[in-house]
Amino acid sequence: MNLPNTISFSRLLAVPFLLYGLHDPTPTSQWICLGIFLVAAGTDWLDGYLARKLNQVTELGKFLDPLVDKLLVLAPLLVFIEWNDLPAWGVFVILARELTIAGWRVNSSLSGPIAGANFWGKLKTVSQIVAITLLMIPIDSWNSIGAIAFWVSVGLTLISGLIYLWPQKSPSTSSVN
Ligand SMILES: O=P(O)(O)OC[C@H](O)CO
Repeated sequence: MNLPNTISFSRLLAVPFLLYGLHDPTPTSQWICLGIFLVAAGTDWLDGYLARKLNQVTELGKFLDPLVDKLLVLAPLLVFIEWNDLPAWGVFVILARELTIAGWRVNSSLSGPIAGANFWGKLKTVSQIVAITLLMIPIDSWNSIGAIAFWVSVGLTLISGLIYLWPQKSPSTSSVN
């Protein structure tokens, strides 16, 4: 457990605060939870930056970082179902993709190095964070934009999952002659 992985893992601390603070929310508790969420989401950038800067990219980190992101994102999304702000099936699509890719990552690690997050996975996570931020702001007009942002993130979540799963040609089969 190096520093970047400890930061990734500590992101999980935000989850119980979010689940507690957003249950029966007041505008104040929503603003506080939004602050907690954004600090936690910010560590997603920080751990990756430190891992590269300190040359501490590890197999554990490549698995832990996306896994913790998934839990951090799914906690508020489930609360938004509780608030009747999102339909369960939309969140289910995200949950199904995230479970699938986590399982795929474990499975692919059996035959080689763990596949870290790619550009599309990172873009997907950013889109989820933007949507959650807009939905958590206790102002109706922002929530309406957040609902649109949520569906954009559902689309990106599906597309990024398919990109991971799309069969890659190995160099030996893709080269001609
Ligand atoms: O789509 P994944 O599973 O690669 O996750 C991407 C990470 O959350 C980016 O930090």
